[in-house]
Amino acid sequence: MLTFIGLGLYDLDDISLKGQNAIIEADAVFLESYTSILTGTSPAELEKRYGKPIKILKRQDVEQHPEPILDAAKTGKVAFLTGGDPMVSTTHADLRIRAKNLGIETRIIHGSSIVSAVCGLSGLQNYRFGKSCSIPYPAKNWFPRTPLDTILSNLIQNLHTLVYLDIQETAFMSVQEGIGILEQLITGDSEKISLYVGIARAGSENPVVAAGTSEKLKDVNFGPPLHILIVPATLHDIEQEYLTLFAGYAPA
Ligand SMILES: C[S@@+](CC[C@H](N)C(=O)[O-])C[C@H]1O[C@@H](n2cnc3c(N)ncnc32)[C@H](O)[C@@H]1O
Repeated sequence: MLTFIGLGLYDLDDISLKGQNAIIEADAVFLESYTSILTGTSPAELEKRYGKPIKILKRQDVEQHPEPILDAAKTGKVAFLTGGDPMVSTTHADLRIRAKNLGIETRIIHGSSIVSAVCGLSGLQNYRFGKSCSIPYPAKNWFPRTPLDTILSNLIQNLHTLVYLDIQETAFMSVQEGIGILEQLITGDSEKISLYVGIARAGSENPVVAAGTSEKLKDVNFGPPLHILIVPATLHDIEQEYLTLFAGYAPA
């Protein structure tokens, strides 16, 4: 049995009781560490809480060489842990398909996800979001325009855009870095972005939520990771009031 378990957003206590019990009952536990992480805890604390070893997986361990996970699930109970919800903005559908094709039983225990958390923190309505995008750290000769194109296409349709910020082994992109990259991609007035919402540490006791122009958000101290960005479309009245009250938005 292969059980996909969402750990939720921030620390050890975000997991559901069902998820907790599945880890307690598991013969082997794997933690996927590249699509999201819980910055309010650590793998060592997870091991301590459950009193069992947890094998940390990189992207290639899941996408290219998942055999150890699948072999363990053929004969025993395997818990596959992911930050957030295991099937939201991840590629783990592929692992579930592989397991099914091998005759391995699977199930999903859902977790709170950044995708729904941003709606509560910003007040932006979930049904008004268009396609989401990610900003990767630029590399030598690689500075993709895709995130800006997605945002502009959503704005034309009057839809909000959720912008995931890159996570690397030792670097977590900040709201300011993300905005800086988008502003470098903008080539003229027609591409200008007038409003951003930055969110830090959703799920923690002290998330930071701030709305404003790129200039205004430069001066906001968002604090430690993880961070995420939203580019809102035209605001509905309630959305505007919510951002004013909870994100320091000052309409022009
Ligand atoms: C690729 S998504 C994976 C989403 C995850 N499966 C979920 O359901 O929450 C990860 C990105 O979402 C954002 N993110 C995830 N958790 C966050 C949190 N607690 N606070 C702020 N941003 C977060 C970061 O930008 C991070 O790079």
